[in-house]
Amino acid sequence: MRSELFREGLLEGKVAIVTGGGSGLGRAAALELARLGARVAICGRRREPLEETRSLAPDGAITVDVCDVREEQQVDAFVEQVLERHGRIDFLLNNAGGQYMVPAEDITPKGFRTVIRLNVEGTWLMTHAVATKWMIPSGEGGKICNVTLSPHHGLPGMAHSSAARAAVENLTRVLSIEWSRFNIRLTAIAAGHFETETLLTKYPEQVVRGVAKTVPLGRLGRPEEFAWLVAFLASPGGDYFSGAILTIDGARDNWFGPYPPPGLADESGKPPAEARRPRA
Ligand SMILES: CCC/C=C/C(=O)SCCNC(=O)CCNC(=O)[C@H](O)C(C)(C)COP(=O)([O-])OP(=O)([O-])OC[C@H]1O[C@@H](n2cnc3c(N)ncnc32)[C@H](O)[C@@H]1OP(=O)([O-])[O-]
Ligand SMILES: NC(=O)C1=CN([C@@H]2O[C@H](COP(=O)(O)OP(=O)(O)OC[C@H]3O[C@@H](n4cnc5c(N)ncnc54)[C@H](OP(=O)(O)O)[C@@H]3O)[C@@H](O)[C@H]2O)C=CC1
Repeated sequence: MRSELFREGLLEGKVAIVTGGGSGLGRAAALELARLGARVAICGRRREPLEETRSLAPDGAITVDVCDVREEQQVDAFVEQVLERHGRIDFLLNNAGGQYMVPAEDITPKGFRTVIRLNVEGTWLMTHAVATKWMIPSGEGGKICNVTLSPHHGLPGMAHSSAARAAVENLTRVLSIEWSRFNIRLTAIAAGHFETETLLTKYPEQVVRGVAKTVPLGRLGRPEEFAWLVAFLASPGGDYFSGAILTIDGARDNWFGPYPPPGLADESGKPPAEARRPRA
C-alpha cells in the first residue's frame, strides 16, 4: 500500500528505528516509514506483535528484534545489530512507553520507579546508544524523536507519567543544544489521546467512554495522523526542527472539554457573548 500523503521513495536509503513498533502508534509510524522506502528496525518486549507489524509492511522493509529498552545490554545489542544489518541509522523514534492509571496517593515507590524507568531511562538508553554508536562517530548526525504526552498542565491519574514526560521533553531540549555540534536534531511529539487498541482496552471503561469529550475537537486522534507527523519529521521537511515539542492533540493542551461547553452555546452552536454596555 502507498502512503496517502507523501511521495513514493521519499525516505529511500534511510534507516529508522521505531521502539514499541509492534502496536498502536509505533506500528502506524513504522509502516508509514516503510511505505516511503525507509528500512525500519522495530523492537519491543514481545516478538509476536512485532512479527505482525512486519507482515503488514512491504517485503524486507521491516526487521524485528526483541529488546527491552530499560535494559542497557539489550539496547546496546539491538543498536549494534541494526548497524550490522543496515550500516547506518538516520532516525530514531523513541515510542516505547506508557504507564498505568492510578490516583497519585496510591503510587508505590516501585510503581513510580517502573514508569520513570520505562519512559525516561528507556528513552535515554536508546538515545545514548544510537548517538554514541553511530550518529556522533559517523560524523553524519541524524534525527531523534521522542514521544511524550499532552496535556502539559498535568494528566490526573498519571502523576508518574506526567513527571516522566516532562523529563523527556527537557532532555529533548538540552540535547538539541549539546548535540547540535554533531548535527543531531531532537524533537518530541506530545501526543494527546489517540484511538490505539491499548488506549481503548487498558483504561477503565468510564475513562475510555468519556475521553473524546475532553478534547476540543471532540474526537480521538487517529494513529495515521501521528504517523504522518513522524514521516514528515524523518523527511527533509523535518531537517530544521530541533528542540521543538510538537503537540498533536486536537487542542487538548489548551482546554479541558469540547468547545463550546455543553449547555453554553445557542441552537446554532455559537458560544455566548456579553452585551455591550451603553457608554456613560
Ligand atoms: C487517557 C489516557 C492517555 C493515554 C496515554 C497512553 O500512553 S496509552 C498507551 C499506554 N501503553 C502502555 O502503557 C504500554 C506500556 N505499559 C506497561 O508496560 C505497564 O503499564 C508498565 C508501565 C506498568 C510497565 O510494566 P512492567 O511489566 O514493567 O511492570 P509490572 O507490571 O511488573 O509492574 C511493576 C510495578 O508497577 C506497579 N504497577 C503496574 N501496574 C499497576 C497497576 N495497574 N496498578 C497499580 N500498580 C501497578 C506495581 O508497583 C508493580 O509492581 P508489583 O506490585 O507487581 O510488585
Ligand atoms: N494512545 C494514546 O492516546 C497516547 C499514547 N502515548 C504514548 O505513545 C506511545 C505509544 O502508545 P500506544 O501505541 O497507544 O500504546 P501501546 O501500548 O500500543 O504501545 C507501547 C509499545 O511499547 C512497547 N513497550 C512497552 N514497554 C517496552 C519496553 N520496556 N521495551 C520495549 N518496548 C516496550 C510495547 O510492546 P511490548 O509490550 O511487546 O514491549 C508496545 O508495542 C507510548 O509511549 C504512549 O505512552 C502518549 C499519549 C497518548
